[in-house]
Amino acid sequence: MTSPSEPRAARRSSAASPLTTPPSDAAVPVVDASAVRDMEDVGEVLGNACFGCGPDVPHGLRIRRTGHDGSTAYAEFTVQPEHQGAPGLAHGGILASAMDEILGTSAWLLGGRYVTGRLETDYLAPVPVGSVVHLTARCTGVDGRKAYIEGEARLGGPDGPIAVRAASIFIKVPLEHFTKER
Ligand SMILES: CCCCCCCCCCCC(=O)SCCNC(=O)CCNC(=O)[C@H](O)C(C)(C)COP(=O)(O)OP(=O)(O)OC[C@H]1O[C@@H](n2cnc3c(N)ncnc32)[C@H](O)[C@@H]1OP(=O)(O)O
Repeated sequence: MTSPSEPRAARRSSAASPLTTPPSDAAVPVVDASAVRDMEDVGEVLGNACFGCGPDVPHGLRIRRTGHDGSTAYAEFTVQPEHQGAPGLAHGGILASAMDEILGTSAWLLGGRYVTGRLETDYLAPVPVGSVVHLTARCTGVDGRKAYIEGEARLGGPDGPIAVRAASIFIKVPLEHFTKER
């Protein structure tokens, strides 16, 4: 139940704009059973340097993937002092990075390799340094190479209040997207 005193974004049922809403004829997402193994294999190719999930990246988010169910991916991280924007609060760009990571994880569960094409965020509540942020994302439709993914970040637990909501389009790319010389 929402109230008029809540932020306008909180009264919307989804973060998706017309640009991140799948077309009515979008395919229902099908999860590839080998996707998790593929993520591990590709992770070995790409290395451990990811700002979002690399466990040893200095000042990285060190997001820990905690599970998946269909195209829904779960993860969490702890906001560090290095992630601060306004005093004592997480920087909005850091939170967008965290959403990018969980949305991308959901996309990769579809069995391809995906990159962010479009990312929209609604910030609903400040996130204090020291918070454990619980991330969830799921695919709402697939249209050719485009996967529409939505997610949220919650505080205090997997069912806690939503601090950030995001909607996105991820684009399927070949492995060479990551490995070719530039
Ligand atoms: C280790 C395990 C880890 C597993 C977990 C991984 C988590 C990773 C999380 C981090 C993810 C990232 O940050 S990735 C890094 C940030 N993103 C990037 O660097 C992407 C940079 N952009 C690009 O490289 C390119 O623009 C691409 C690949 C996105 C698209 O180029 P392309 O391949 O030439 O394809 P193109 O024909 O342009 O587009 C294909 C279709 O997508 C649509 N499309 C393209 N861009 C957009 C867009 N911004 N918004 C909407 N739609 C778009 C087009 O309209 C078209 O639709 P239609 O005509 O077919 O209908």
